[in-house]
This record gives sequence, structure tokens and C-alpha cells, in this order.
Amino acid sequence: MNRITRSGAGLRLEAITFAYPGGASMRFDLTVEASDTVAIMGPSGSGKSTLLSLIAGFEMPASGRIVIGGEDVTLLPPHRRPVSMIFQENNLFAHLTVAQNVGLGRSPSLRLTEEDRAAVADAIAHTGLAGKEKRLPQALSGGERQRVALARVLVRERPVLLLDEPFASLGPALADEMLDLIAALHREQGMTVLMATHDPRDAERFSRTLVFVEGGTISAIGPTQKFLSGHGPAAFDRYLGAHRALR
Ligand SMILES: Nc1ncnc2c1ncn2[C@@H]1O[C@H](COP(=O)(O)OP(=O)(O)OP(=O)(O)O)[C@@H](O)[C@H]1O
Repeated sequence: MNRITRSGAGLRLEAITFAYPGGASMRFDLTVEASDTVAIMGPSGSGKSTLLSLIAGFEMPASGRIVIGGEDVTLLPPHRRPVSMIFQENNLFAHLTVAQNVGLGRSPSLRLTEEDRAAVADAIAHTGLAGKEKRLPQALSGGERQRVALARVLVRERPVLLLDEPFASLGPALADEMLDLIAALHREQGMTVLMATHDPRDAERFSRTLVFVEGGTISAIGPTQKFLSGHGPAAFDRYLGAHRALR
């Protein structure tokens, strides 16, 4: 059944510097092993989304290098990078059906070959959307819309998946369901996954490695279990304590 095959790519950010106009300067150094699952955590405004946007190519660094799967992608536009990204919401085109939104992952003009159509059907089945192919996004639940975004990621067959708080607009049950689905796809396909999240439960359930971002830089990286069991850096414990107090 599985026409979707993919494996992960390693990722390296070497002395990446970046600043938004008028904003503070940020600097990122990071090495991620192929097929790792990485949670990116840190205070609001610390730079988690910016880090993902730099990897995806939506923002360009002032200096430094980004290497994915051994290829220097620093100067490549987003669509030429071996990366897919899912945002918190607004991942879909409102005027296109589920099947068309997924099909865009294969061809921006929706000129699909037989093989493309088969891949779209596979991805729709994999994400539990069979029977909903002709619906428009407005006729879907929030969780189903995120599944469509995930199905599109699957047909793109990129070895790196970036998730920017993809469950933040979903209730806890749907968020868990979506996380389980991503975990299952990861087990099957081994893509490298980086996920920005504020939720330690998501990090614990899904990630092997935790990256802690503070003040525009990565201040710590290590095994998720170690960080979440209170054996990480003191700053991370303070962040978790403050985060839990807010909830
Ligand atoms: N397009 C932009 N233009 C100017 N400044 C921006 C822009 N996007 C983000 N910033 C600023 O850059 C800093 C880092 O933002 P970023 O969105 O990366 O943080 P974050 O850790 O993802 O935050 P959150 O957890 O709230 O989503 C913040 O101070 C933010 O205000």
C-alpha cells in the first residue's frame, strides 16, 4: 500500500545570524541527526518560529550556513529546500477541495499524473480523510484541516518536517490524536521532525531531543527525558515552572 517512502536528512545550522528590522540579533548553531524527533521549547518571543522559518527558507540569515542532507541550502528559496512545514493554522487554500489541497504538494498547477493521484489517495487514506476528498476546508473540523496539511506534507516526500505549534488551535484530544498520527508516520517513514511547542506533554510523547531557545539563541540541547525529569539546565526548569503556573 505504501507508495510514500522517505527517510530523514541530517540538519546543521552553522553560525546563523539573523535580525528582524529593528529587532534584537539572534544566533543559532544546531546539529540534528537524520530521523531524529526534536521538540523546540522556550519562552514566548524567544525565537522558536524564527528558527523554523530560517530552516524552511522563509527568512534569510545575515550570515552563516544551513546544510540539510549534506547540501548547502542557505541560498535556496523555500520550495527548493528538502523541507515541509505545517503552521498553527491557515495551511490550506479555502477555495480548493481536500484532494486539491493535498495535490498541491505534488504540483502547484494541479496537473497531476496517475502516480500523483495515487500518492494523493494514499496520503488521504493514511491521514484518515478517505471520503472527504471533495470537501472544502470550511466543511472540516480544525483537526481534519491539520490532517489535510499533513497529507500534503506526505505527498511532498521531503525528508525534513517542521511543525510550528501545529496543535495550538486544537483541543487536547485532537492534539493527542494528531501527535499520535505524526508519531506513526515518523515510525513508518523516518523523516527528521522539528516541532516548536509550549506543551511539555507533546515534547515528552513525541521527541527524543529537546532544544531550548532563549533570547534568540539555543541555550541548551539534550535528551527530552533528561530535561523533563528535572535533570536539565536550571533555566529550563524555571521556564517550565513559569509555563505551568500560567496554565
Ligand atoms: N515578522 C517579524 N518582524 C519583526 N519582528 C518579528 C517578526 N516575527 C517575530 N518577530 C520578533 O522576533 C522575536 C522572536 O519571535 P518568534 O516568533 O520567533 O518567537 P517564538 O519563540 O516563536 O514565540 P511564540 O512562542 O510566542 O510563538 C520576537 O521578539 C518577535 O516579536
